[in-house]
Amino acid sequence: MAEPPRSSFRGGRLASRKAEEAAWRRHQAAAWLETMVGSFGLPRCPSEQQFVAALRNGIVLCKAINKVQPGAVSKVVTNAPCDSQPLTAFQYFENIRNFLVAVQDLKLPSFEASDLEKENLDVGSVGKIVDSVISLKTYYEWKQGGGPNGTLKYMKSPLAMRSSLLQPEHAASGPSPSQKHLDLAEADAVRQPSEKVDQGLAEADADRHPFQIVDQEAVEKLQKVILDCMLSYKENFDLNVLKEDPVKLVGTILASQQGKEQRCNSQIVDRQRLLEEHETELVELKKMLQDVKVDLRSLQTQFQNDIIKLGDNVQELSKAALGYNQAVKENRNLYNMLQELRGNIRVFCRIRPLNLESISSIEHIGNDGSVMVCDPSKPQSTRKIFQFNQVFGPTASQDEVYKETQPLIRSVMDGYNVCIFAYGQTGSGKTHTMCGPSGGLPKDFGINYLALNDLFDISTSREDVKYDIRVQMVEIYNEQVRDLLGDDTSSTKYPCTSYMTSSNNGLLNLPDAKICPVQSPSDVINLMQLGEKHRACGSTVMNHRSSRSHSILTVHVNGKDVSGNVSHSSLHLVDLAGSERVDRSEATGDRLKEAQHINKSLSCLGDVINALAQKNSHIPYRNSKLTQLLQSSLGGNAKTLMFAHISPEAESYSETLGTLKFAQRASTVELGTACANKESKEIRELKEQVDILKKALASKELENTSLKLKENAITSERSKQLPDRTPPRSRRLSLENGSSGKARMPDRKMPKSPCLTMSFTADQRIIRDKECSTEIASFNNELHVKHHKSVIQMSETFPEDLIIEENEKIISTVDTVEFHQLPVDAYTSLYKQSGLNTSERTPCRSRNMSTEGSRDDPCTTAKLEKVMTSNTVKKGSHLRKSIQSSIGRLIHGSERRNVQHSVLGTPAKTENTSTDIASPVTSELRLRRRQSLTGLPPPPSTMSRRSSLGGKSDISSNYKRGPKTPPPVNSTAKVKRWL
Ligand SMILES: Nc1ncnc2c1ncn2[C@@H]1O[C@H](COP(=O)(O)OP(=O)(O)OP(=O)(O)O)[C@@H](O)[C@H]1O
Repeated sequence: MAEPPRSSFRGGRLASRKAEEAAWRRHQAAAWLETMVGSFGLPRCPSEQQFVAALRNGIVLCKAINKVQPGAVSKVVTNAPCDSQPLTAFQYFENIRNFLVAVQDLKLPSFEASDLEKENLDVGSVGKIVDSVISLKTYYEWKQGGGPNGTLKYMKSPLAMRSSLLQPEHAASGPSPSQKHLDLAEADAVRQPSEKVDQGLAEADADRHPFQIVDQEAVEKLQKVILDCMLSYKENFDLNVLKEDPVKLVGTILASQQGKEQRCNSQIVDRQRLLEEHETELVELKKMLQDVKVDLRSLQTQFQNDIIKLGDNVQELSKAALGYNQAVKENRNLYNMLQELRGNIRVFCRIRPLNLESISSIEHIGNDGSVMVCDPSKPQSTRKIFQFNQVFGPTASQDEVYKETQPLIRSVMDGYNVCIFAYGQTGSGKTHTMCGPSGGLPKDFGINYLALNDLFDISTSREDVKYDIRVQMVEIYNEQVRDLLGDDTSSTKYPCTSYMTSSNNGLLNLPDAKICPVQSPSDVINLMQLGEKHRACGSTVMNHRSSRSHSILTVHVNGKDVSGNVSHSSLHLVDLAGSERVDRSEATGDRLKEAQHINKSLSCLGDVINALAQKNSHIPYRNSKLTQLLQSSLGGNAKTLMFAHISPEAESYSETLGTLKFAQRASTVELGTACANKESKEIRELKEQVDILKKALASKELENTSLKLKENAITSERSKQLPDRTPPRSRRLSLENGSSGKARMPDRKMPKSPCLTMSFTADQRIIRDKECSTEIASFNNELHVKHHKSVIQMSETFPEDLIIEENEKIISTVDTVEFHQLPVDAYTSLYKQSGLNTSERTPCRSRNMSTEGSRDDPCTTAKLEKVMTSNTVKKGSHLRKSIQSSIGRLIHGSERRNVQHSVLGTPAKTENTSTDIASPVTSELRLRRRQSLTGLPPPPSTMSRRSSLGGKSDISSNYKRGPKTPPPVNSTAKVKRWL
């Protein structure tokens, strides 16, 4: 839309101002007329039509001029009365004519009579009427003000003048009479200003009438111009100034007015030019605006497209993120499964809240179980990242921690053995995690309570299984195992008189420690409180309530379902004492001693973890009570979880690093797949039957062997009686030579299984008697094979020191015996099936074994010294061999000469064999035999063999010892060589 030109805007503005001015003047005129003649029906601000219509009959005008100049219009034609005929326009015209004459007589501005009759009024004609009325008013006021002595205030709108000047059409129509007067006055003023003014003034003074001056109109016009100026500047100007030096004043005013006009004109020209420039700019800007609008529209479209694309991308991203999360979750599950299968020690890391006014050494805790640490004292040092199964930050609640632990604990109810232990420096929150803060609210209870509570929940929810839950609580204080649930409430601690023993499932039992059945969580709380009360605690600089012992809460769970299946499992919840730097904890006296014991046992734990992580053949479990106790959990078939606790303070950075490294190593330890301790009813019944059968067989075999023993005695007597005779070549020897084709082993260096070899070397010498019947020789030969088998079987299951002891007694005639072993794989398979722990399964790399046979000692070529020579022992050895061989024959059904071969070829059978040999019957026989030999009373069933003989009972040592050197593999020749 094209804008109207600037000039027309200006013209419009002037027109509006002019209209305003005209309206104002009309108002002035109407108001004055009303004051002169009274109200004649005009509104306060009349329009031109209203104004003209009101004056058209001339009555008001005539009345007004009569008031100003009485008698100026002698006869005024007034309105006809209501009942008479209305007057004609002509009659009223009389009034107008009379008025105009009177006005002209007064030398006042007048107008044309036709101006009042026009239907289409123009500004100029109405203006003339208004001017005439206002000049009459001015005249009247002048008169009222004292005539020639008063101040003439002849007000006329300057706009009326200016507008008439500005309006070309008005100019074209020719100036009004008053305008003409003004022009003339101007001309005269230019020509002879001073003369005319002087003359005018003189005349005015002469007859006291201002309008009789010749150039009165010119002066008037000047006055108007001046007033116009005054009005335009909105100044109140005193007209008296004009009287002082009118010509000069007028000249000055005109000159300034002219200058102003010129300036105005030049300004107008400038502005017009500026306006044109602006208009051009505006056009350009409009064009630009159009362009910008177009651009904007295209941008909007593009933006919308981009937003749509962005939305699509975000959707895709969120899908991808979902997928990623899913993948991470699956990854984690798979990783956990892998760990489960490998039986890795799971490691959770928990960070204690930071103490106030300390800087944290923890830089980042990842959702993926990673934690980044940095030494705050050396900010430039490299950051270290550790990865665990889970990391709990300082804000993690007890419930959150337990939630992650719950699945492990729940598996206890399915027959798995579980061990959870809390590790970390002193004051890092181990007791907080395991027990909760002392006197804390139920929501702060630790894993111990939550676990038992959970176990009760499960036991109640499984209606088809009846569970029996029992609890034991002990502590290891200064390398002593002490019962925390003992009845004695005195401050004295309760050392367990016997040591830890092995239960059927391979876990440790503490038979002397009180075992308390629990029925409800409240029972558990009571027991825990009792245990906590008895536990050794003390205040240190690092922790005002520091645990000075390792506490072990063991929960035994026995379940039996409706169909008779049973499960046995244990849950060990271990709160270790915290490692501490003695210089930092400032421990002295008892505290120092405690700290030393704590640090030593933790260092032993570290050694064990290191050895396990490196898959060493030797695992030093026996170096401390703690590692003995945790042996089954660290090296057995249990599920094990370690909580590594760290304090985030900068001062504890070195301890934190130590703990994290230790935990990282522990997480690499593989324990093998955990297995549940479950037995179906059928298996249990079959086992019971086997036990009964074994007992029956054992008693029968006892009779047989005593008979054979007698027979042997007779044979040996005979051999003594025939010393000079060349001994016939025994069948055994011929067998040995025939089968192997090699030279016989030297007498003093017997190969393979020590017991059988030694005993039979002795027998070889004995039976060189020619009188010895072939039957006896064959019996002995048979006995050898059986015995050899039984030795293998023993080596699978019997505690090592028992075997050593037996062997020691058997070795009577041979000075030095070299032990050999089975090949690695056969050995491993045998031990795997026997249910012993990993460390025990690991075969010795050397072919020889020390006499101790302990796993703690290196497997080197060992030489056994001759220990006993008495006939009693020899007989014992025979008795033992025959018992074992008979049991073996009865269990396996038939005799097999190449027993080693079958053992190695069919490990499943070996397992059965091992089970049988480890049966209580065999043990009972051995005990009975020993009793008969030593005259000692049998030990209590709960005690280990060593303890019964006066030594320290230490079942773990039995388990930890390396297996006896097994016989050679798959070699009939070698078997025969022993004979
Ligand atoms: N996660 C935690 N949230 C709140 N407070 C905690 C947390 N862990 C530990 N604490 C507080 O820190 C202090 C020391 O904790 P705690 O006694 O459990 O340490 P500890 O490792 O068992 O020490 P010690 O080995 O000396 O027995 C306690 O006051 C405990 O309440």
